[in-house]
Amino acid sequence: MVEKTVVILGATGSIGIQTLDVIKKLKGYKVTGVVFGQNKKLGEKIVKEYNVNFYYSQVLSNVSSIEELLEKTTPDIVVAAIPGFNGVISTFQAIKFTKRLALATKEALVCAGPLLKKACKDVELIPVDSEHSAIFQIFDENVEKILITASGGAIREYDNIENLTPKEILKHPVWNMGQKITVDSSTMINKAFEVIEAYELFELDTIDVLIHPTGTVHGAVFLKDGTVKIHFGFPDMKIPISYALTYPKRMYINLNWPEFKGENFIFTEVSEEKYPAFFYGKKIIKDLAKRVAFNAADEVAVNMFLESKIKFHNISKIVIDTCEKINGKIRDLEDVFEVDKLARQIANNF
Ligand SMILES: NC(=O)C1=CN([C@@H]2O[C@H](COP(=O)(O)OP(=O)(O)OC[C@H]3O[C@@H](n4cnc5c(N)ncnc54)[C@H](OP(=O)(O)O)[C@@H]3O)[C@@H](O)[C@H]2O)C=CC1
Ligand SMILES: CC(=O)[C@@H](O)[C@H](O)COP(=O)(O)O
Ligand SMILES: [Mn+2]
Repeated sequence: MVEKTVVILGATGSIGIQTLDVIKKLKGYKVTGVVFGQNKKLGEKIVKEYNVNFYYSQVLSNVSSIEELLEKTTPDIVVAAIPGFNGVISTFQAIKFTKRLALATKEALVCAGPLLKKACKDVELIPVDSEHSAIFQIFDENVEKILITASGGAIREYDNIENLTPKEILKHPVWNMGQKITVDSSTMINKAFEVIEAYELFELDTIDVLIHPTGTVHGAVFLKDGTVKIHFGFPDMKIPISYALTYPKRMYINLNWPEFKGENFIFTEVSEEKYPAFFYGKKIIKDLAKRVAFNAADEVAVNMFLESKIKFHNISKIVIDTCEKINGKIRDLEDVFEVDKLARQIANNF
């Protein structure tokens, strides 16, 4: 059997490590390149354990850039899992050298959805994000609207959120993920990103969101004949990761399913008072410049919060106020860079 070659961008992170675990269990996949940031110890371990040919990071490399790594490996699949705007850049680099983009970095669709889709003309774009993988798996041409679920993040049990600390916010009730996305779950900015991501991937704007505490229903599609197809399963990223690698086959074995009991089917409305930035993000879904600003300001604000420079509720305030100051039209990636830079300056001034 000819092995499929895989490059992982963000190999030492939550998605990266789970991708490596999945590949270990699957037959016929070989990691030929990894990109990571600063975690030298883990990076070295991965390179050795998976006998990786090429690696690039801020601390350990045998090539001089991500582009060179991609050029040398020209992999069958790139798993894009670097967070933030750096992840947007590396995703665009990846699609020049691969046939399939397994996309975890939702920021690429948020900041540059139309540009990315155009650039992916000859590249398969398979979502890794759990809700989008779910919808991708059950989607068909009769879909009228879709539903994606949200956990409500660490703040869902709190009434007074103003003084919650980074330590409290980083305790996600369902998923074990990187710091940035975990904070975004609590503001539900992650879910606003996901509504935009779904809008780009499935090309419809009828997207509902409900809070669902157990994370066992990932999404649903409502068909024109009155049918609702629901995607149900444990919250385990290895399932969507494996699907993005093996699509259209299902080769990952995991005989483990949640029970059909009441608590696995509880859904509630999202509170606008508690999650203002989520509602704002939904409103700007068709405004690409504001979407770039939304992402940039959030990155700035989340870092400030994690460094204890601002209070939790100010993340949403900074994001909304920054977006309100940004207007314009995005024509190409240069425009995306420009708006990103400007939004960061504005957000940093708060
Ligand atoms: N975690 C999850 O379950 C999910 C994540 N996603 C998305 O996937 C992406 C990754 O998330 P997650 O895995 O949680 O993030 P993590 O923070 O856990 O991991 C980030 C990875 O990216 C690397 N990295 C960070 N900055 C750079 C950089 N400038 N250059 C090269 N490598 C870099 C890190 O390296 P190092 O640690 O060595 O510094 C690490 O390997 C995000 O876009 C997130 O929104 C989507 C759905 C679910
Ligand atoms: C695992 C995954 O897909 C995350 O994006 C998840 O959706 C985060 O949970 P929230 O629903 O809390 O944003
Ligand atoms: Mn998700």
